[in-house]
Amino acid sequence: MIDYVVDVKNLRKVFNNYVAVDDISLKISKGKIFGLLGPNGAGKSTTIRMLCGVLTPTCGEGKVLGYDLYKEGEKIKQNIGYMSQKFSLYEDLTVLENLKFYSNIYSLSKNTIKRRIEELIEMAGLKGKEKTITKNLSGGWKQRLALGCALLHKPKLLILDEPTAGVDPVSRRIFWNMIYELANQGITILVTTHYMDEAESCDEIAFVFSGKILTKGTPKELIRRKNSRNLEDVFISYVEEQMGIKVNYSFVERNVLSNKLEGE
Ligand SMILES: Nc1ncnc2c1ncn2[C@@H]1O[C@H](COP(=O)(O)OP(=O)(O)OP(=O)(O)O)[C@@H](O)[C@H]1O
Repeated sequence: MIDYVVDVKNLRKVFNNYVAVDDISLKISKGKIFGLLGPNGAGKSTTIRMLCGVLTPTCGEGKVLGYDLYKEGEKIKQNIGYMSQKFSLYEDLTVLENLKFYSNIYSLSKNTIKRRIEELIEMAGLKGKEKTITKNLSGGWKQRLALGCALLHKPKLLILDEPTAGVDPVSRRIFWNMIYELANQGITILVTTHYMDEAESCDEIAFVFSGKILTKGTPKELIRRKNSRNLEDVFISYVEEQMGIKVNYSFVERNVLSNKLEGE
């Protein structure tokens, strides 16, 4: 039995001379929804790529699902579910064909494939849409299909990189209800987001800025600690305090903070 599903310490990633991720440590327990929150370029995707076993850290150490980041990247890849903001679906295939295609990647038995596809079509509310060509689905349906594809092999850890970017508010709500249900079943979820309301829905969050984790905690704890009205104010307060810069307007959901700061 592993203590933490994600347990990494002092992860750093340097591209040429550019430090994209600087000294990130994370511990995530089973069945928790953990959010990485930060503006564009903060280092969220780079962190996630290291945790998925696809990018070797420059230094640091750690395990995901008990597998070593350096030596067992393949094992990590096989055992996690991953969904990116770009939904890697085949647009010209039908809903069912996409699910079949991804099942084959995980080398599941014929019977398991049949059962899992039925379960996931049900879960994603895609019943009746099996023969629809994927490009004809709306963003919300594509998102739910992509989630279904990421869950075919019953991963214990689901990693979602900005899964709701560009999806309408109703679909976002439906999607988050599915996330809660998966967490209730014991699946651990790591999600990156720009949206404060989504961050508030997480059990724990880490604020990421300029490659660093500024702070971590439950949304309630963080708001209490800074005696703030909301998470956005807490985030801004940490950026100002730790980075020594003045932030005097809202950035979230418009992704302007990083651009503005670069221009200052
Ligand atoms: N392969 C790479 N080579 C060089 N620089 C990179 C590479 N990948 C990422 N970076 C840089 O590292 C920084 C962090 O990028 P990353 O994609 O992790 O940020 P992010 O928080 O996920 O932002 P976004 O929300 O835009 O995806 C950025 O400045 C980016 O340009």
